[in-house]
Amino acid sequence: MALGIGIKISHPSFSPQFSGLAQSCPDYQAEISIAPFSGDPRHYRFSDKSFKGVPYSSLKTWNTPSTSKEDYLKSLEQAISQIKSGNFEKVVLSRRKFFPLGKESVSAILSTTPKRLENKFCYHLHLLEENKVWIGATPEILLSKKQQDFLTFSLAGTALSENDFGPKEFEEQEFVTKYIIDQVPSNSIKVSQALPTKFKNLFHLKSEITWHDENNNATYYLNKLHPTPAVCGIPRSSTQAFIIEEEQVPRELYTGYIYIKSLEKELAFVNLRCGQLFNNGVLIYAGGGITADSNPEAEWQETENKINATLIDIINGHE
Ligand SMILES: C=C(O[C@@H]1C=C(C(=O)O)C=C[C@H]1O)C(=O)O
Repeated sequence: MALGIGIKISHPSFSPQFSGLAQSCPDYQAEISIAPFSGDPRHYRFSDKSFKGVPYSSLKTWNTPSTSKEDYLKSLEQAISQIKSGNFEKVVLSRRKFFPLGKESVSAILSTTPKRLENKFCYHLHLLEENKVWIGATPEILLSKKQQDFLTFSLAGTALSENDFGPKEFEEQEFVTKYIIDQVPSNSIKVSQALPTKFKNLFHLKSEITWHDENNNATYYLNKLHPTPAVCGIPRSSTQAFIIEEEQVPRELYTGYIYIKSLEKELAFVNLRCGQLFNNGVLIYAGGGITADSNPEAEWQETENKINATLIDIINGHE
């Protein structure tokens, strides 16, 4: 089989819903690019604008345990001690949790289309040669480009109510905003005030950052921005190395990005609130930003909340 992907998408920019098969292509021809957390993006071009889904029989079985609370808390302590020693300012640590599902539920997810959920980018992605299926509903825009106008989100800090944001959350979101501003040397940059924004049952602090650039394309900014401190840390390269070492099992596409070129615009989403589907269940990933003021127990609970929100979107978000 040629190198390729099958993808089904639901998002207001891809109306009403969209599915297709795409083949590997050189980057300058790409209509879709998929980047892992760490490593180079892969580029694809549509070959067929219809993709029904994958057969249940092609999926592998998951048989590795979820991240234990003990291991996650230990990693959080390591991260906090690196921050207190002055090596990092912020780092995002993640974990994985497996939810068993019966054959009917897995088959139903595979054969349906993701529902449109608010402004989230809802997708199924089948990596054909690896026989891996990723599924998610992410609220986070990494880059939007319409003509020469660009937009990105600085999205970080999590709470269950809009009144629960304190200095820790504002600080962790501010790290992301500062990093983005450093990557975008443009006189036209505009940064909106950080405000609590509701994404179903969770609130995040969000600023929208916009700029105009006649000279650079989306690829240029994707390379500069990814991975932002919303999913990695500051400084970028040493926190990325720390994450790879501490988390032990690669994140693969979690906290990577999915870029799609439509007729009117180019859009890239951070691949969050997602999971990998197996023939016996779904493996969900979630993380949170750690700063000097992090409380490990609260960080664990934050990832529980994100995992539960993702599970609801994945299980109910089909039609
Ligand atoms: C890393 C995740 O989310 C990111 C981290 C956040 C945080 O640290 O509060 C909030 C939103 C996202 O930018 C995730 O959902 O797994």
